[in-house]
Amino acid sequence: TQQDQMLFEERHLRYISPLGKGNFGSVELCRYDPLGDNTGELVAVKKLQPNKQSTLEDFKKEVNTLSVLYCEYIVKYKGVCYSTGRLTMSLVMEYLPYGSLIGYLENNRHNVNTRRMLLFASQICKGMEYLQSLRHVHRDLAARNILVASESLVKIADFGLTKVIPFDKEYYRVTQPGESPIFWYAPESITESKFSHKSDVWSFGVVLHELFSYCDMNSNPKRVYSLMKQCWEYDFNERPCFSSVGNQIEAMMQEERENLKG
Ligand SMILES: CC(C)(Nc1nc(-c2c[nH]c3ncc(Cl)cc23)ncc1F)C(=O)NCC(F)(F)F
Repeated sequence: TQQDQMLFEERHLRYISPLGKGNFGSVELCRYDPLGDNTGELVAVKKLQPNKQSTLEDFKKEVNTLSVLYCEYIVKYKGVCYSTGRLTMSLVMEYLPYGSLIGYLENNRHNVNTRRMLLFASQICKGMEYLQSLRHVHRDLAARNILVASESLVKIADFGLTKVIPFDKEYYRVTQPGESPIFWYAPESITESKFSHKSDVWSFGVVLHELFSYCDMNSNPKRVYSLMKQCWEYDFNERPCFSSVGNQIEAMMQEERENLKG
């Protein structure tokens, strides 16, 4: 809804600490504190770092992309902050205290179990189904780009590379190949710079592997590995769509619940 897209005044945005470097910019933890009494809310502020690849135009596209995404499994956009003199702008997002999924997996092994991993996988899949419904291709789906909102909720973030597929095509061909590590890239993205919902499905398979590589393999449904292999079909037409992936994950969650009942 229009009214909750706020304009943040730079003078009230108090820098606290760095969060990390993403596509096209660095993200900082700040407190938006207009009353000046430290009661303001914590926010994640992505500052544009104009360099050879990224321009203000790219950044505005990222802001526009994120500002119209309303999904509980996608990091919330809160607004923008124009610097004095409007030379640059910052993207203000909700701050999720548990941090990135990859960090969470590494630091919370005791909390990592099949049931929770299947829940996270189903949430990421729902977020991707939402993106697909808007013809958006994320292009950088990886555990490092997923945020943990709580012990039972994860959200997709970092939409710096997201593209919208034209209505008359099934894929988006990128002109300037990005710098993303190719380990998450589908073959056609590497060989032909082609990105589609099916290349996002390939990357989702890699995220499944990231999620389940922290679990003890013997307790995992064998079907998880079978689902990964479906996502890694060389021919993108052979790969399942996100709704089919979602159904298979729901089935595994049901199986897991029955197993727990004994
Ligand atoms: C570049 C940045 C900052 N990296 C990190 N963010 C956060 C982090 C922790 N809490 C956050 N709340 C909101 C946001 Cl946008 C990021 C964080 N924590 C660790 C990071 F390395 C990021 O944006 N990563 C993509 C994401 F993880 F968000 F998918």
